[in-house]
Amino acid sequence: MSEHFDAIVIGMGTGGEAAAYRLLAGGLRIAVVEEELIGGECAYWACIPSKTLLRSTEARAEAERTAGLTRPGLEWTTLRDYRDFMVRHLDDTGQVDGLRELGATVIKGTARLAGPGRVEVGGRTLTAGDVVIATGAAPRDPAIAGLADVPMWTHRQTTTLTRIPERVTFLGGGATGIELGHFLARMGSQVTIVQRGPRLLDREDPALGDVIAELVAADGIDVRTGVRAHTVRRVSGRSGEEVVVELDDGTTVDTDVLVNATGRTPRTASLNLAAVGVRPGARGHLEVDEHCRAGDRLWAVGDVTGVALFTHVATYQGRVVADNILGRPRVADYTAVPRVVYTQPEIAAVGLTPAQARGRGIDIVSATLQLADEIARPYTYETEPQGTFTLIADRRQRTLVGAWAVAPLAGEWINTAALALRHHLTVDDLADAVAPFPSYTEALTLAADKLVDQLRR
Ligand SMILES: Cc1cc2nc3c(=O)[nH]c(=O)nc-3n(C[C@H](O)[C@H](O)[C@H](O)COP(=O)(O)OP(=O)(O)OC[C@H]3O[C@@H](n4cnc5c(N)ncnc54)[C@H](O)[C@@H]3O)c2cc1C
Ligand SMILES: NC(=O)c1ccc[n+]([C@@H]2O[C@H](COP(=O)([O-])OP(=O)(O)OC[C@H]3O[C@@H](n4cnc5c(N)ncnc54)[C@H](O)[C@@H]3O)[C@@H](O)[C@H]2O)c1
Repeated sequence: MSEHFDAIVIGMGTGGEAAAYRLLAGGLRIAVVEEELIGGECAYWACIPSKTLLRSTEARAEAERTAGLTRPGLEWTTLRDYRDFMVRHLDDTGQVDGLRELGATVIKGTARLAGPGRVEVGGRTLTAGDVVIATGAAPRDPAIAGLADVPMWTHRQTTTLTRIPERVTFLGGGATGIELGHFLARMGSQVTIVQRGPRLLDREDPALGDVIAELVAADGIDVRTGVRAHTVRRVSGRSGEEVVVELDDGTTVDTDVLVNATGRTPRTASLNLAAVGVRPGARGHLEVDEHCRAGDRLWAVGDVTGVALFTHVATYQGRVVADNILGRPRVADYTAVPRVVYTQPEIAAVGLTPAQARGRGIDIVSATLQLADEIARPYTYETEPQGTFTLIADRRQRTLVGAWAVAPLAGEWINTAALALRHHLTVDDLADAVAPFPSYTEALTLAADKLVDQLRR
């Protein structure tokens, strides 16, 4: 016998949760299915533990750059316990109870599609008007010889670590490798990042890559760019078992811990998509339209859509889908989604890179500020001020095209640029804004002012 609901949500990470809570608030009868923990990757193994760990190393280094302060101690065991508290000791009882109190049917298990509006899980058959797929993404297989014989961590073992390893090597120099490498280097590990691409964070502006290279070099991280690991093997070393990573430039890296940070693949294998006549796209993702619709009354949100692998995008799509199901038609607009890497200082970007803009035929104009030379906040903030900000605009339209910053709190104040970009404000609008003094936000007004000047010439 089947159980009927208004909607079923498969996967209860950030995207699934956002959809589920909104559907419940809209008065629908829903079932949610989760095979691990309600809250998903972000809450237990990704954003939350990584940002919690990074904050302590950031605050310690900030003290060293603040007049009159000296380097505070950092007790690993206390930080570790706080991290465990922040990830709820990998226990989702509170989330399960909370959802049940709101009226949701919560089922733990792996969901499988059995036809349109039909889902099977643990011997139960559920039916619903609408089905939302929010199954996230899993670490990509880096396809390196010898991997089966070598212990390899993912971000999960790294963010839940209990002991700081002596030597750690990350395969992949994206946000995961940079953030976790930055943390471990500051905790005393000898860190190597092996990056196949030409530079770290290689989807961003090359100029930003140069600033990041300096930042990680200051941490003593050994960065190998433009190389691929082709073989790994386990050997007996000075401190017991160790791993040797062979790179295609002929060099090797000896390490105690190897971490796969080579990217993530949408998780669809367990879903039996064929039952609803849907085939994953070329990157293994679930293709969605502008309403986040993947089929007839079938919806998808979050990493599984491959749109942009961020928690804020998963949340946004979850809300869009819930509104559509609730009969409030809504289109997803991904203009100006901020991208932040939580190093110290933070790396933040929004909109297009100059190359992407030119690729779209946009004639661009840009202004770059070394913040300490231009605004007051950096010197009041730290004794060795740092920070770079670039604003890119469309010469003809005078609207913003993109922005990036490597500066304290950049993840906060980049959002002003994001809002301006999303709502098509012109450089004249931004130059006319009144920013608080002293603040990093002033950089926006100043950069816009410089662009207005350039456009006059
Ligand atoms: C180290 C790291 C740090 C990150 N930091 C940030 C950050 O600071 N800010 C940011 O915006 N993003 C960050 N991200 C990205 C962010 O974690 C993801 O974008 C986000 O978690 C995606 O949410 P989701 O709901 O799509 O998927 P998930 O959180 O992966 O949830 C999917 C859920 O579906 C379940 N599931 C899968 N298949 C089935 C099935 N068949 N049946 C039942 N359940 C199923 C899974 O168990 C999982 O709980 C980080 C990622 C990593 C790896
Ligand atoms: N602060 C944040 O918002 C945050 C933090 C971490 C991760 N994330 C998100 O999670 C997703 C996954 O991040 P990620 O950093 O794991 O992946 P990624 O895809 O962003 O970066 C992986 C990097 O690994 C490199 N690579 C791939 N195969 C390789 C190989 N065999 N050897 C060496 N290098 C190789 C690629 O060139 C790429 O630059 C991203 O979309 C990211 O935005 C976000």
